[in-house]
This record gives sequence, C-alpha cells and structure tokens, in this order.
Amino acid sequence: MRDLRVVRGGREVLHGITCDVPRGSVVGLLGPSGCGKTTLMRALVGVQIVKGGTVTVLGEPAGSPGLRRRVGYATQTPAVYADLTVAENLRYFGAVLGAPRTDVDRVIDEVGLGTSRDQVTATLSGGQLSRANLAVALLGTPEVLVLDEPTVGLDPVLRQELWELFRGLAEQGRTLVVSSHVMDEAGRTDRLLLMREGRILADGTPDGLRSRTGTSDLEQAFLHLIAEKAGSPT
Ligand SMILES: Nc1ncnc2c1ncn2[C@@H]1O[C@H](COP(=O)(O)OP(=O)(O)OP(=O)(O)O)[C@@H](O)[C@H]1O
Repeated sequence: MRDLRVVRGGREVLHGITCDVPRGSVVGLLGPSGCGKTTLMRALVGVQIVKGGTVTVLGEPAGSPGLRRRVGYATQTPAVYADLTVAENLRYFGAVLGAPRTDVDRVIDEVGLGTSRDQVTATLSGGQLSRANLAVALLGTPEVLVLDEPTVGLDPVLRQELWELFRGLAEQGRTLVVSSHVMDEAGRTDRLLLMREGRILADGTPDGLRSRTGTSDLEQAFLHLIAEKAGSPT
C-alpha cells in the first residue's frame, strides 16, 4: 500500500497509509475499534472505493479479476447462508470458486467444525458461526488470506488452535493479514501493524516493538507509542 486514503461517510478515515506485507508471513492488524482496520482490509481485497494511493496484491492492482481466486476474505460479519448447513454452505461457495469437492471436508477439519458439519448455520453458536465464515475463506487454497477479526468470541483453546492454523498456512508460503483488537494475539504474529485513527502508529516485529518501547508487554508498548505520538509535534 502506498499513501492509501479512504473517505467514508464524507470523512477521511484512512489518512495516507503506506505499508508492505511480506509473502509467507502472518501480519497482525491491531488497533482500537473504529481505527480503520476493516476499511484497510476492504481496500486490500479491492471492495473499497479509495480516494487516493495504490494497493498492489501479488503484483496486481487490488481487486483485479485475476486476484479473485488468489485472495480469500473473511468478513467480520459472517457472510454465510443461515438456512443452509455448514457443509451445504461450503459446497455452494466451493462450487462458485471452482474449488475441488474435497475442500469441503478439508476446511471443516481445519476450523474444527466436524461435529457441526450438518447443522443449519442459523443454529450455530457465535464462535461456530465465525469459524464457518472462516472456512469459506479457506476454500480453494488462496495465496493471500485477509481475515477480519476471525477469533472474536472464541475461547482461548479455539483461539490458540486457529493461530496454529494460521501459522501452518504461512509455513506453506501463504500470506495472512489478520485483524484483532485483542493485544494478547499480537505476539503470535510475524509482524504487527498498529493502527490508530486511520494511521499506522507502528510497523514491526513484536520483539522489535517491545524493545523499541522498553516494555515486555505489547499492550504497554501500544500505550507507550500513543503517549509518544501525543508528545511529539505533528
Ligand atoms: N459505511 C460507512 N459509512 C460511514 N462511515 C463508515 C462506514 N463504515 C465505517 N465507517 C467509519 O470509518 C471508520 C473506520 O471504520 P472501520 O470499520 O474500518 O474500523 P475498524 O478498525 O475495523 O473497527 P472495529 O474494530 O470496530 O471493527 C470509523 O470511524 C467508522 O465509523
């Protein structure tokens, strides 16, 4: 991304964001509610009208038709059919994407929804629903995965399992951009983009951010950076 600017509702919400996401890594996008994480992800996937700047994904402009099968996107609000079962949803989206039929079982297994595969989506718990939504993004083995708060509402065991899944996907050479506003997840990433009020506050490895701010805790590091910014002339 180079100097990305986005206006929503007549107000600039991203003020010139420049950052790089290395291939084969898990990049965390962290920041408080309303700071622009979803907007940045929408721009990455190519579904956001932008006011200025450029977004390039796998060498092509974001949203190019050639990227449709190479980029998976799990929205924050689940986008699955409530009246279909988990497996039916996955068969449907798999057919749309041209994914192999065997993908349905693979992704159900990856998100740990084996016991709910034939359950109607409307009856799933919140955490199960968000995993069903994540499973759709894993169909067709996209090279880039853009996941908007995939672990919201999940218990610590499931969150750990999903982060292990993300790590495994990155080890296969896939690139993940994962948003969260839970700072304890930040330490699981290869690289962190800390956002605040439409700007990148810091961009680096978790260890780099800890040592730069002289704190052992990433939540403290974030607060330190905010205080530093507030004290510096703009
Ligand atoms: N459709 C819209 N129309 C007008 N303003 C919007 C719209 N969607 C988002 N915004 C505003 O854009 C800003 C960034 O929102 P965004 O959803 O990107 O934040 P976020 O960091 O993803 O928040 P959260 O963690 O709560 O999901 C917010 O100030 C929000 O109110």
